[in-house]
Formats: sequence, C-alpha cells, structure tokens
Amino acid sequence: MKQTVLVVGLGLIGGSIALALQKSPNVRVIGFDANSDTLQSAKVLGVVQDVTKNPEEIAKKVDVIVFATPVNATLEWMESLKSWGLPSTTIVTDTGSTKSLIMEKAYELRQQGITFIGGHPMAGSHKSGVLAAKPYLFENAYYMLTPLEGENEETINNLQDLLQYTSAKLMRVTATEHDHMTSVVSHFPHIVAASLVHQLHAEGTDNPITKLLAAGGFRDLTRIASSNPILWRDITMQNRQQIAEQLADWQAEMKRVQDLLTVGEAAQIEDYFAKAKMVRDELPISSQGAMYMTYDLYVDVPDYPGSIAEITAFLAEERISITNIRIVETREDVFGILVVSFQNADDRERAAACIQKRSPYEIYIS
Ligand SMILES: NC(=O)C1=CN([C@@H]2O[C@H](COP(=O)(O)OP(=O)(O)OC[C@H]3O[C@@H](n4cnc5c(N)ncnc54)[C@H](O)[C@@H]3O)[C@@H](O)[C@H]2O)C=CC1
Ligand SMILES: O=C(O)C(=O)Cc1ccc(O)cc1
Repeated sequence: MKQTVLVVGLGLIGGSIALALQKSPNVRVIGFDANSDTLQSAKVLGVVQDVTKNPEEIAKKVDVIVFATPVNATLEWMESLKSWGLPSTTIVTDTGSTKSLIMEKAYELRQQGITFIGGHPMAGSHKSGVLAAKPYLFENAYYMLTPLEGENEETINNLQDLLQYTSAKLMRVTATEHDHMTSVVSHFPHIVAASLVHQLHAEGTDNPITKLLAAGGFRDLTRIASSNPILWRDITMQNRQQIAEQLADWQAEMKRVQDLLTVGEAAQIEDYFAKAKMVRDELPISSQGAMYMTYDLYVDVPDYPGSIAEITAFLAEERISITNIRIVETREDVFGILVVSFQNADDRERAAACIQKRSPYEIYIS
C-alpha cells in the first residue's frame, strides 16, 4: 500500500528520516521547513520527493506526519494540529530528544481524536542541517517509541513497519523512562562537555597556550559541545528536572574525587580509574547507542608505509569512501595495525570483501 509521509523540519534528523523512508518503493515523502533555503536544498538534493509551503493544507492528505523540529517548536506544532481537522487515521510522530512534555501534549491531542506516537532515534551527531543528513544515520541505533497507554496496537505496528526503513532497533518505553535514561547518557553529558569548554575558555589571556594543547582526549570528550545551541536549549529546558538530578549526583561524585585527591592515596586513585575503565570497556559496542559511531575495519598488514597506499588504492578502485585511516602503534594485539573507518556498515562490508579478494591480509571487525 502506498503511503505519503510529511516531514516537518528537514535538518540532520528530519532529512535523514526522509532519506531512509525513501528506500521504500511505497513511500512518498513531502517536506516542510521554516527555512526556505533548507526547503529548497532538500528538494534539489532529493532528500524529499516534494516540498510544501503549507503543511496544514497538505496534512489532511498524508498518512503519517513526522515532526523533526527542535522540541519547543514541536510542542507549538502539536498545539496547532488541534485545529487542522486531521482524519482519525493519520499517525503523527516526532523525533525529539525529550518525551514527557511532548507526550503530555499528545494526551491533549488524543482528546481531539488525533493519534500521536512519540519517537526518538538515538543516533545523530553534533552536526546540524539538511546537508548533514544521511539515509543510514540510524542503522543499528536504538529508536525509542513512547506510545500513550492504551494506544491501538495496529497503529503502533503500522508506524513500526514504516520506521523499519531506518534500519534502527525499535524499542518501546514510557516517556518518564525515556527522559530519565536520556538525561544520563545524552543530556547531562552535553552539559559536562560544554562546561569543560567553558573551563578551557576561562584560561583566557592568562594562559593563551593552553588551548593550543587541547588535542586528542579533550577534543574527543567535548565534540558534542559543537552541537546546535537552540536544540540543546530546548532539550535542557524540557528535561531540566531530570538533568538537575544528574547534576546533583555529579557534584557528589566530584566531592568524592576531591576527597581522593586531598587524601592522596595512590591505590585509591588507581582504583577510581580502573573501575571506570572496566565499566567503559564493557559497554556494548554492537549498537550505536546515543553516540556518533565509526565503522572500523582492522587490516593486519605488514608494518610498512606502502601497505596503506595499497589498501586505499583497492578501495578507491571500487569507489568505497573512507572517513579515516590510522596506524595502531602496537602489534601485540590480535588485531592488525591499520584501522580504516567507514561511514556505515554497508561500506565496511564492501571494503572487507574488496580487501579479502585483492590481498592476502587478514581483516577483523571489532
Ligand atoms: N542532532 C541530533 O543528533 C539528534 C536530534 N534529535 C532531535 O531531532 C529534532 C531535530 O534535530 P536536528 O535535525 O538535529 O536539528 P537541525 O538543527 O539539524 O534541524 C532542525 C530543522 O528544523 C527547522 N525548524 C526549526 N524550527 C522550525 C519550525 N518551527 N517549523 C519548521 N521547521 C523548523 C530548521 O530550519 C532546521 O532545518 C530535535 O527535536 C532534536 O532534539 C534526535 C536525535 C538526534
Ligand atoms: O553527537 C552525538 O554523539 C550525540 O549525542 C547525538 C545525539 C544528539 C541528540 C540525541 O537526542 C541523540 C543523539
């Protein structure tokens, strides 16, 4: 059965959803964005099949509406939906990073006969805008759905059938569970990242060299501080209660660290890092979680510079793009020393087949 989907907000997430849904031969995607340049780019780039300047008018004729706007704008759209006269069969969903206030609004919509099933794909990046959209952004990521209690199972299944084109792992949770979990793994870490950058900035003119040294670890840890401030203003405002609880726990944790440093007992400090390493090393790596992910391929090549050129030439010949390439300096590990990163699992698989076919080197996927 043919389905028409209206995506409102064609940035990183809306654009990526639109591209993913177009993998279905039975889906037609129409887009709207408040920014007319974005709307035009989305059409020119084929992110959507068609665009509209009047979402209210087109909404009555579509099967599914996806709001992929900053979460405060989503609440405003939901309020205006009440007067649109949508047919009862329309499914409305969103991609917002918060869920409690949105599902409270969904409850109001239900009183008007409108079906809203909250959604949140737990993948993305610090980048924003339609140019950063990718059809495989959600591959293997968790995609949380927060239907209201008593939601019609067939309706939820219909939405799930559509969202399978994102290749994400769909998961149902309540809005409260959602907002707690995301405060821990996503919202509060964004505040920590921003605070570290502020701390670096405070070095200011007294120590101008410090920021030149902010490489490796500091950059890894603070990448998400480069995210869209409007997005994070809205997320923080909507989930500020949960985030405040995380902040209180963090302050207690920092007090514990301060005490460890005051006492200066080496074994306790080592233990602090060892425990963190153990927990971090055991985090599941088979899924994307909330984080930006690279798809690495380990190639066990002889340790000489020519092998890098050889491998990249094979990949170029088969037009497989790489995003990064590096040498791991130890050969003690079971893995090879050349680590090549790809944009998605598909490219990595093609690369593995290509290298296997053309070289004697062993390859590993971690
Ligand atoms: N950035 C990320 O990694 C993730 C973001 N999300 C959520 O997805 C939603 C969209 O985020 P992104 O795509 O990253 O943001 P973005 O900044 O890349 O795109 C947002 C788009 O919405 C448009 N927009 C803003 N206000 C609008 C309005 N009132 N009406 C119509 N269009 C409007 C903007 O012009 C822009 O094109 C947000 O709710 C965010 O919380 C969810 C998962 C990951
Ligand atoms: O860039 C990253 O690692 C992110 O944290 C991406 C992200 C941003 C917002 C979300 O609601 C979910 C994931």
